[in-house]
Amino acid sequence: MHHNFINGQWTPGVGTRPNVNPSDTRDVVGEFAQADAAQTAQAIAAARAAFPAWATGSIQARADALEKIAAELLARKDELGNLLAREEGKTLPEAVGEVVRAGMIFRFFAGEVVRQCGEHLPSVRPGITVDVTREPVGVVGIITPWNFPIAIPAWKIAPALAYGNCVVFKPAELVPGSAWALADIIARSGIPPGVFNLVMGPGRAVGQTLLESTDVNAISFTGSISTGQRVLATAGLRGAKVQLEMGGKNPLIVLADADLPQAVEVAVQGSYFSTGQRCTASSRLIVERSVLPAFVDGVKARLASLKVDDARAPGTDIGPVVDADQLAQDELYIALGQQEGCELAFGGQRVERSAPGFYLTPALLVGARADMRVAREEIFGPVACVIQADDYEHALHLANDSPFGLSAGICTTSLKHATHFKRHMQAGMVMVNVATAGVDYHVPFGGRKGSSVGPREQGRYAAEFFTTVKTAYTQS
Ligand SMILES: NC(=O)C1=CN([C@@H]2O[C@H](COP(=O)(O)OP(=O)(O)OC[C@H]3O[C@@H](n4cnc5c(N)ncnc54)[C@H](O)[C@@H]3O)[C@@H](O)[C@H]2O)C=CC1
Ligand SMILES: O=Cc1ccc(S(=O)(=O)O)cc1
Repeated sequence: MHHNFINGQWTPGVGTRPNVNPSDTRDVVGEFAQADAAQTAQAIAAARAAFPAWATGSIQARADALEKIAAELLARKDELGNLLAREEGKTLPEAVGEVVRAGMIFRFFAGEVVRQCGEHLPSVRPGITVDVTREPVGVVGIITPWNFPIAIPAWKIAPALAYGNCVVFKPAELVPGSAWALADIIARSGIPPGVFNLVMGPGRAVGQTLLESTDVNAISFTGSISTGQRVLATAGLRGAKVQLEMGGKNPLIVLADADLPQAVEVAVQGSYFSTGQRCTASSRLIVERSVLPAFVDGVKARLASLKVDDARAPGTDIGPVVDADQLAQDELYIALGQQEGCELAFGGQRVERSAPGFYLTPALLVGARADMRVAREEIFGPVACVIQADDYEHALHLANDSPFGLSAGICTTSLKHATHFKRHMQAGMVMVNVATAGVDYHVPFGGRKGSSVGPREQGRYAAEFFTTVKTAYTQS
């Protein structure tokens, strides 16, 4: 049994929930505690009580704790990667890579603890000086999705702790294993009781309590648009600081002058790897008319070479979809695309493997138009649609015609078009001849329009969310 971690104690929940392997639904990864609102309130109270000492305590102790967490994550990357692949369904190399990413994030923020700085300025008034410093926000509620079970928690928890905040962490119900393993490592890192708390359980009980509690000063959330809007309406309305990362409908433009084999690889990597379950996945392939047939043939040939199988089997390129609900959503959109007039040029079929799992072949919808639902709504599976463009200007217009603005890419050999695209694409992250998914851990991450609310995550920019600025005037 895997308990919650509250005020330094492993604490049984009010119920339990099994964690099921999507590659083999007969395999139960473990039983995990489920908290209710009252237990969540205990965790919030513990974080509140721990905050004053942690916020003002030794920064060397903080840096040491984060470095210890980083070192253990990196040392156990294969074991933890195996757990992650087993519970979420991304392939073993992808899962090990995600654990390494989590370790590097903790290492980065261990360094940031001792690199914090402020400003000392002259005042416009004689005899007065001004200091601008950053202080922690307080108690931070961290609510995470299932698609990056350890990296997303790491990139919220590490900066929260580094800048002196206390944390109540509520992971997604589908992937408690990686969250619990991370909590276990944090619990043994030397941080005081109450500074970090793990509360597993349903969004409507645990998550909602975090949103409503006036003892929670900030909420960092990644997940669906509907839940993100609820976070904003509830926590935002009561004045909590809110940071939301909510998906995308990321375009990849392929121009006639692109290196076509490279463009095919960039599209397939961005659209289908990690089973397409990435908020940065390329789900709109916007292709200039003259190269569209060759590009589609190239993508189909590459997809035909991919092995869809158990996430942990050697040679698997694409693991299963995360669960039955997500599989149903993917299939619904594939059928909808066909009803809207697209041709299903490849895949989109359930497949049987040696074990019962949620296996779907990567789907390519050709002949999409910008106004179709498959071209506007996030599907969150191994499904991409191809939209024809007349030229670069038309392609850019189509790419920007979206309620989202997270990541966007272009494949071109034209410096002129690449430069124009980087400036005029309305997205938080823009890529030239690089997949829309697959980002560094030390630079800002986030989007525009409906994709994101609040300051960027990651790198030094994380300080914007996890600290608050103070201006001090001193008469000498
Ligand atoms: N942008 C992204 O990275 C992600 C987007 N999604 C999208 O969301 C869809 C649904 O996936 P879900 O896992 O159901 O997403 P979700 O938004 O319901 O879940 C994300 C997190 O929010 C929590 N939550 C749910 N209801 C809550 C509430 N009332 N108050 C506070 N927290 C709450 C969940 O327990 C989970 O920890 C997917 O099909 C996909 O389209 C899902 C995962 C990640
Ligand atoms: O939110 C976490 C996250 C999102 C995207 C990626 S990547 O684009 O696949 O690198 C990694 C982590």
